[in-house]
Amino acid sequence: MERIYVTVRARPLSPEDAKSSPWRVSGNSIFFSTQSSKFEFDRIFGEECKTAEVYQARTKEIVAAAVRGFNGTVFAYGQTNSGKTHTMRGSTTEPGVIPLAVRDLFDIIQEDTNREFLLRMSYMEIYNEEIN
Ligand SMILES: Nc1ncnc2c1ncn2[C@@H]1O[C@H](COP(=O)(O)OP(=O)(O)OP(=O)(O)O)[C@@H](O)[C@H]1O
Repeated sequence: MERIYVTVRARPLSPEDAKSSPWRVSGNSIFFSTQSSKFEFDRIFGEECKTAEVYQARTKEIVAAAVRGFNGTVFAYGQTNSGKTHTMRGSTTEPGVIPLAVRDLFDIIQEDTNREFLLRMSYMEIYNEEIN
C-alpha cells in the first residue's frame, strides 16, 4: 500500500454549473479546458460514484490495517459545498466513510474471538485553521 493516496471525488454539478465549469476530467487527471496544465491524482471518482466505492478503494484497507496495529489517517479536504460532509458523514440512505469504517471495525472485532480490543474514537474538523 502506498504511504499517501490522494483521490478526488467529483460532485454532481447543476446543469447551470456544468455549462460554466472550466474543469474537465479524463481518467485520473483533471485539466482546465483553456490551459495545457494537467493535475494527476491516484484516482478520480466520477460524479456517478457512490460513497461505498470511495470507502472500498482505500479506507477499508486502512481500517483492517489499524486492527493489526498500523496507524492510518483518512481526511477530506475541499472548499465549502464540495461534498466533504456527504462523503465523510453521509446519510441514512448513503452512509459516509466514517459510519462505514465503524461498521467494518466492529465486524472485524466480532470475528476475532481470540483477542480483546479497547476502542477509543474521536474525529475532528479543521475549519479556518482551527481544530473543532
Ligand atoms: N457526491 C455527491 N452526490 C450527490 N450530492 C452531493 C455529493 N456531494 C455533495 N453533495 C451535496 O452537495 C451539498 C454540499 O455538500 P456537503 O455539505 O457535503 O459539502 P461540504 O464540503 O461538507 O461543505 P461545508 O464545508 O460548507 O460544510 C449537499 O447538499 C450534499 O448533499
